[in-house]
Amino acid sequence: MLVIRQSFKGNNCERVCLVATAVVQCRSASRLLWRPHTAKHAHDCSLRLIRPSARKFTTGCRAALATEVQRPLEGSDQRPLHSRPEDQAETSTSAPTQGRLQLIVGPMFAGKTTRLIAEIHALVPGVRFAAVKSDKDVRYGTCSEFLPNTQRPNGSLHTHNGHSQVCYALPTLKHMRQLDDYEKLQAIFIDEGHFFEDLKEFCDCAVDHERKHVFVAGIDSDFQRNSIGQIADLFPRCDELHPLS
Ligand SMILES: Nc1ncnc2c1ncn2[C@@H]1O[C@H](COP(=O)(O)OP(=O)(O)O)[C@@H](O)[C@H]1O
Ligand SMILES: Cc1cn([C@H]2C[C@H](O)[C@@H](COP(=O)(O)O)O2)c(=O)[nH]c1=O
Repeated sequence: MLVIRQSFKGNNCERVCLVATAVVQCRSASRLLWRPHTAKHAHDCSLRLIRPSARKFTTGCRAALATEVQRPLEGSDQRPLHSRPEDQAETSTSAPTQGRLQLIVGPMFAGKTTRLIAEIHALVPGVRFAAVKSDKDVRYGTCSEFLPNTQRPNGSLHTHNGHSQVCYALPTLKHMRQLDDYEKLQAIFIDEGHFFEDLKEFCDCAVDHERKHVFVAGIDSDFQRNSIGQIADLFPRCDELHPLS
């Protein structure tokens, strides 16, 4: 087990902002963090990043580290996050006390949409949520235009092995705010996040100001191994990173 702690100075005070716990069998943990699917030994490792951000710094860092040290780390933990006792407090039907950003990244066919749908199924009953994907992704049929007057979901998340979940298919994430019950939403599940030009701005607002629990799934690089969309901008912002390969 490798525990990495990094501290750096914020504007006013020093914060320990990054705690990464990793089971690694290769030399470069940072390489694995950002490009798990291109790492030579990606299949031999599981890695979980916890970033207790400024939002919950005081207790978050110590609690996260304690939780992580107690958590069995062997293999890759594919349990949906909501089924983990330590995350239950975040998913009660009452309004969450703080926002949370969880990022699921990996190449195509890695299981990102499958994981996103599993997280939705694992929600505590009664939690108000919405799923959204980019309307640019028309591989499994075209989506009809979202009509704010009907408020009906106009698309679906599709996995490559045939599972689906009703969702909104939108050109930008700010369209989410046209939903009548947007303010009441506690959790938002975003698929194909790399296609949204307002991904970073939306997540900052939804998590930090509106205290929502946001999941984002997307590819972190294009076929030429260049960064794509704003997924990479979410790495330093996310509370949990789930790299798939
Ligand atoms: N070439 C393929 N054709 C069809 N299904 C595939 C293929 N490769 C993987 N799968 C299946 O698709 C699942 C992953 O699909 P999905 O969750 O949609 O991945 P992602 O969202 O990362 O592209 C895998 O668990 C596997 O069962
Ligand atoms: C690698 C790569 C992918 N895309 C597009 C193709 C698909 O619409 C999505 C990936 O979807 P998946 O759920 O991960 O299968 O991204 C692209 O536009 N450019 C690329 O280089």
